[in-house]
Amino acid sequence: MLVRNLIEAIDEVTLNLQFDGEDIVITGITNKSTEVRPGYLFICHKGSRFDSHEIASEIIKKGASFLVVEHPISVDFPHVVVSDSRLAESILSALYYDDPFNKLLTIGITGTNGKTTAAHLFHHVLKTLGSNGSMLGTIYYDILGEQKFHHDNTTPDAIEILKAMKNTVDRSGKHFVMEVSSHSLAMKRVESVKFDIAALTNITRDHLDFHQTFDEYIKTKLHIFDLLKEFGIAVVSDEFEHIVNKRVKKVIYGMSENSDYRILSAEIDKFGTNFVLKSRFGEHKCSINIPGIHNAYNATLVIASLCELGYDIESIIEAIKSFEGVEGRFQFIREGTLVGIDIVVDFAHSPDALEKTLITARKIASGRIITVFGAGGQADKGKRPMMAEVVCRYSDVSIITTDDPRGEDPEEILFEVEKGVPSGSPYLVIPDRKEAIETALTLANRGDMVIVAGRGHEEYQIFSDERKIPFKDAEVIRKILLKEYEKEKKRV
Ligand SMILES: CC(=O)N[C@H]1[C@@H](OP(=O)(O)OP(=O)(O)OC[C@H]2O[C@@H](n3ccc(=O)[nH]c3=O)[C@H](O)[C@@H]2O)O[C@H](CO)[C@@H](O)[C@@H]1O[C@H](C)C(=O)N[C@@H](C)C(=O)N[C@H](CCC(=O)O)C(=O)O
Ligand SMILES: Nc1ncnc2c1ncn2[C@@H]1O[C@H](COP(=O)(O)OP(=O)(O)OP(=O)(O)O)[C@@H](O)[C@H]1O
Repeated sequence: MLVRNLIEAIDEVTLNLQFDGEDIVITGITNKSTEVRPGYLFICHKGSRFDSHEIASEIIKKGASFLVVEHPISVDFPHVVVSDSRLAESILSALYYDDPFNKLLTIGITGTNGKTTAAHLFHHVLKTLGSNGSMLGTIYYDILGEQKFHHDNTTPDAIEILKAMKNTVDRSGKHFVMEVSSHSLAMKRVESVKFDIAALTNITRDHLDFHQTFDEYIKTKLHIFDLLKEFGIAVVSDEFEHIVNKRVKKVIYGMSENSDYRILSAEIDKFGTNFVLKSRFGEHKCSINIPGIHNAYNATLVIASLCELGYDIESIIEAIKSFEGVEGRFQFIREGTLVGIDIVVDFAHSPDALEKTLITARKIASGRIITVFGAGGQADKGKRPMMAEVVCRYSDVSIITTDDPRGEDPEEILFEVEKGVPSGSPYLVIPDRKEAIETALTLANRGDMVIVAGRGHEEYQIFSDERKIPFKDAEVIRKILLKEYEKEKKRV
């Protein structure tokens, strides 16, 4: 592709063009110095940790053909100065990869909680119904089932998104499901993508470190509906329907009367959630193998979306039955049966997610509930006491421990969480996470339920950029249990 054609596309953000119009052929596009190859167009960003304008000479030495920058550079080299290099990146990647979203069924899921669960379920159902495609999300990216890998971002930058879409198109993929984080909407990572379905699960307290105010957070999330294709559909959970005033085709799901896809009744047990769904297709019995009314919502989001796209409701419901759940989302640790305790690992790390998880636990636990939880560092400090309040409201014993301090003083985080404990609530503060889990398992009697919240599938505890410690809740629990189990066997 010629630089000339790419520059034309970013006219709206162009401030100054240093380019004599010669025919420069671009062989690739990147914003990472490690990826630059001869002939590449390089986009400079002033980021949170690094400003790649400062390494412009190094990029040129590596063979880049053209630079997109946000402020003038001191080297004499073809470049364009733009007002917003992240927006420019979005526009350029869509053009470079030939708008691949137009050749795919594209699903974008946003919301504070439930994105990962809904995205995995969506991908599963589409595959079960015979579609081949890709999915990008917090736990892993799955490109046509051929490449599965973890990425640091739930939603990556525009270049990576568009490249993954193009890859999917080139290998005859049909669908592309992606979680759309509020950070990605704010940072224009998805700005050039067009969706067939844009779904909103919910918007509750989180990420205010990044968005500053709740209003700004809502506004950012709702931007997903500006990214719909001409006949695209907004699929919105009933509680949040009133905030979506955009002029889009809107389909509502939930438990309230005004829902197009209405959950009439739901029953929860350890094995999952059974519910009756009423829609213009009649009443249908549905089930999903993860406990929780919130998971009936996640399932209904998928059913509503696919029905609106023309899929047969009964086939969708059947396909959901074979979904095995998502790692770290109300995941029972099987070895708990060895000691007669129900042990659940859950990713809940916001007040609403904790509430949903603990309400579910209350419904299915036969004994007491002991909850181990903590709050992450360098993230929304205001939610810390709120998390403690919710946990204490639903738990018989709450144990506050360390999550990912990410450079913050762990003791300080524990202190801020502890401020939310209502007076009279039984709780402990145990900074070491393994010790906290061990204590919960020791306190638990047969029939009790232990919830280990906050980290779900995560494999490392991040103390700082330099200090990451392997720590996976499920594995730690198993190791503790097996030791206990062996001891118990010796005693008998
Ligand atoms: C604060 C933030 O969002 N940062 C994101 C941002 O990085 P940045 O631009 O600030 O990166 P930087 O390290 O300062 O580097 C600036 C530029 O220099 C380039 N660079 C840098 C170093 C170098 O040696 N060479 C080089 O070329 C970088 O490629 C980049 O273009 O853009 C990067 C590419 O898109 C992201 O990977 C990165 O996400 C970081 C890892 C992150 O943790 N982000 C979080 C806040 C986030 O986005 N989270 C949401 C999910 C939230 C949730 O639901 O929990 C997500 O979607 O992941
Ligand atoms: N629809 C929902 N409404 C409220 N809470 C939910 C919902 N679905 C899941 N949860 C809770 O949120 C936790 C995280 O779920 P999930 O990973 O699906 O959400 P997410 O939006 O991807 O989260 P994150 O943005 O933190 O990665 C679950 O473990 C559960 O506690």
